[in-house]
Amino acid sequence: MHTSPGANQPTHEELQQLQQLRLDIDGVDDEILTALVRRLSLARAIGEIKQRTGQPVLDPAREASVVTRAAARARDAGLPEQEMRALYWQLMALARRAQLRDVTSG
Ligand SMILES: O=C(O)C(=O)C[C@]1(C(=O)O)C=C[C@@H](O)C=C1
Repeated sequence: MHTSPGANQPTHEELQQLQQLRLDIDGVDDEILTALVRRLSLARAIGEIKQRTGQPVLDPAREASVVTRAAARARDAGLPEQEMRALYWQLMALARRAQLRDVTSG
């Protein structure tokens, strides 16, 4: 960690607080992971229907709508819109790769 000159050493209470906050972050990260697993599982179910019905994995209109919705909700929650857009493009790229893996593996 970076200590700036003149910064006070953390007190015992502050160190304990820091430790608790990090445990809380671990808990949130677990929730995010669970949600990601669920999102991927839903995307793979969509992928199966697409494969059966001969539709392409990539649906640019749907992706634009997912990103627009996420960005609006992020803005309402006071989160940085651009970063949230980038995050959602990544999430959908992940979903597409999972769908493609399913297609190519049988
Ligand atoms: O909604 C779909 O058609 C999906 O396949 C899911 C999803 C997504 O991850 O949200 C993934 C790929 C598509 O390009 C669009 C959206």
